[in-house]
Amino acid sequence: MTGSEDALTQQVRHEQRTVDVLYARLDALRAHTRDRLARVRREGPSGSPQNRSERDAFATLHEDRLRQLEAVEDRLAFGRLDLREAPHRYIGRLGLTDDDQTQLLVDWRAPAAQAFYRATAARPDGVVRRRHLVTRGREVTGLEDEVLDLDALEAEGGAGLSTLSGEGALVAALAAGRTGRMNDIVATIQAEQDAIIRSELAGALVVQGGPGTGKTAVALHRAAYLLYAHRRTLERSGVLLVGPSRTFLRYIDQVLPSLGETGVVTTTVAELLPGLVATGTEDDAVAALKGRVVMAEVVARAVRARQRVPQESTTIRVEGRTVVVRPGDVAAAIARARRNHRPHNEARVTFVRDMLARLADQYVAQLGQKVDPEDRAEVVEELRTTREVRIALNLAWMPLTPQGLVADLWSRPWRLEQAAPMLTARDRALLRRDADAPWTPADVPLLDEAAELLGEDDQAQRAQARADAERRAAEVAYARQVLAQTGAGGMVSAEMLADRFTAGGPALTTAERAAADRSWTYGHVVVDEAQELSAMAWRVLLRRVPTRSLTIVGDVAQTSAPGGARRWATALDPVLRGSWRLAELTVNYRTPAAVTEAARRVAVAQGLPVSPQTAARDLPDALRVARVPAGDLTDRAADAAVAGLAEVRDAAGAGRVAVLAAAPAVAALRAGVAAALVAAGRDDEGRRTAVADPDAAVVVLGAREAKGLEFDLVVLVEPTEVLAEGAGDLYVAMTRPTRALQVLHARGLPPGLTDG
Ligand SMILES: Nc1ncnc2c1ncn2[C@@H]1O[C@H](COP(=O)(O)OP(=O)(O)OP(=O)(O)O)[C@@H](O)[C@H]1O
Repeated sequence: MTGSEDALTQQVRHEQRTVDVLYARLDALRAHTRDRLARVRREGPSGSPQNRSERDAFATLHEDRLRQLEAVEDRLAFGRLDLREAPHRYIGRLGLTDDDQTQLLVDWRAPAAQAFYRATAARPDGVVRRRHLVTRGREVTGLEDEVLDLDALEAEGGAGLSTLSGEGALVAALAAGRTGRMNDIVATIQAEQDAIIRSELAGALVVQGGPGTGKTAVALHRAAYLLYAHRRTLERSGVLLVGPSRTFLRYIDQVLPSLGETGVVTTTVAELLPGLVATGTEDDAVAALKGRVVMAEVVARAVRARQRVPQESTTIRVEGRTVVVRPGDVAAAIARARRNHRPHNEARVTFVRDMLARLADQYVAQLGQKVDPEDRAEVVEELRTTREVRIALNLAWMPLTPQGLVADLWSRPWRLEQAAPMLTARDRALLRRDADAPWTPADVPLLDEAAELLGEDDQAQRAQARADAERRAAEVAYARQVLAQTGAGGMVSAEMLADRFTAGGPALTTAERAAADRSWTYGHVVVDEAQELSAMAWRVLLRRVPTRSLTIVGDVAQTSAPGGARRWATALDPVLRGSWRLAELTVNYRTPAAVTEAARRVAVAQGLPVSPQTAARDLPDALRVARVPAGDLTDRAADAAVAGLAEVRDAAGAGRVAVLAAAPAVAALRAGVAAALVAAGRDDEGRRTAVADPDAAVVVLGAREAKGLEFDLVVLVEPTEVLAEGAGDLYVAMTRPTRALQVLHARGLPPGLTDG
């Protein structure tokens, strides 16, 4: 063993002792929390309902804490900062102190950890050395040091110089095989990423960056950071994260829990309306049309069209008397009901009350005598329940559901013509569809717009809301008492505890309640792949965040959605009135240099607004392009997938391959690849590929479906066909691999790519 190895071993042993202490502390905290939870649960189901809900509320608090403590097991501590003028600190996934409140571990999000991500040799910021701890389970297996202030270190006697590493933990993280689930990057966040993650909460921050620059990673870490740094503001309002698809949300769903955060609602625009599933599909042209901002006006006009003055009077017999629904009365009642700008269904209550009063006047006048208020109320009730009156009033002001309104627009051409004279006849014909056709993702923003303009449909719900508000005030008062008695104040506010007491289940977290409530407004909204959002989708999202506190990440060169954006200003200026700030990410951590460069050439040739970027690494043989006979394309792709899997699969089962192609080619390719896997003795893998299991080692996808995902090796089949679906789609497909891109084509190649 050489002298330098000795020094390294010593240092590793030293760090192991520290890491042992940290895990011991973590174990002790877990045991303590489990104990408290068990004690709360042991109290059993007896006691008053209030006692029970109090117990449930505390149980939930302990469960949350335990979940958080369990989540940080892997790489609990990953860094150490040696400082010029302060004792060194360990940086980890959460903060730990010992019984004397001495800090053992600093949460990565705390201000004291910032230098770990930001300090450079040029601006060391008081940091002498930054050390990455490499761990496997609870064992320290290596160290990576960066010396930022050589003078200071030498003055200390040069301890640890032998462990200097230029490569760092980053390269190891980037080289690791992919598993189908995204990992957190908390140990290796780079300075330009850190600046975005810790950017202030207020306002709209747009993060533009090419593929693989860590936009998704940064968005997720920012959500975790904001929840930590602004817990009081965000815990009760919640954070919403919007992604492009369920597959994508599945890909990222472990990152926030691994950072100890479970309180973020994740969704797609298509799922934003609670209880509605938008499973329908439609042509790009139709989706693009539905995404145009003019549709907001169409919906508004459709609503107003249901507030209609009849051309003629209607005469109705009620209990031997005659009342007349007159156009003049209806016009006056409509004008009055509109005056306070309430949503349609709520304003309808005013309209109906007004009309019934007018009809009651007519009725009473025919009685020839004065009536007392009680009798008059009976007359009003009689009128209200008379079928003909109901019909006449409904014709003038119809109670509506969002679904009813929008379905009518699509399925009844005359209704659309009435609401959308500003659209061409051709556009209106495009929108035509059967009343019972399934909802599509592009319908959702229109339904939300309609819901907003219509409001709730019945009075009972408002009465319920009033009762809820009163009950809640009582609960908050009670929760305050509980907190005062139990001294748990530092952990939780009275409002939070009251939320936990509230009926509907003590286990209902802010995130769960927010997800179930269309009108919930969040404290912060994070949008990933934001370039895909249509103008109508932006309106929906901004309604969810009246404070305009947003993180918007995406790449306008990767846009494939028909209503998506090619310029941020075009998408955002109309909705944010120019009030947004831009940050850019410039280093590609995913694709090797040769692939990055080829993708850039192809994108530039198509005129896409490509962001400048540098690849963090290069790998040999990363780009492989081969022409094959048309009849052999499927077989060759299948062979390439099987060989690719053998190339990238590691002993731990990591390493994944994707075959990407134009959508119509996917089914045949999937069958071919699955059969080839079985023929190669990989039966299980073949079966999983065949059923399109998203966790399969080999997946076959349309280019668009691969948005936001990554794989070790990508087999791209017939790129000109993908290009025909959209230049952004081809750019996405080419930039998915972490190790190698294999292009197979029978037709020509898109400009920017050459054989060889
Ligand atoms: N600082 C980092 N340390 C380690 N890995 C990183 C870092 N930054 C990014 N990565 C890794 O690079 C890959 C690409 O990151 P990510 O998916 O967030 O990029 P993106 O910009 O969202 O890409 P795309 O636009 O193609 O969807 C991921 O595997 C991510 O974990």
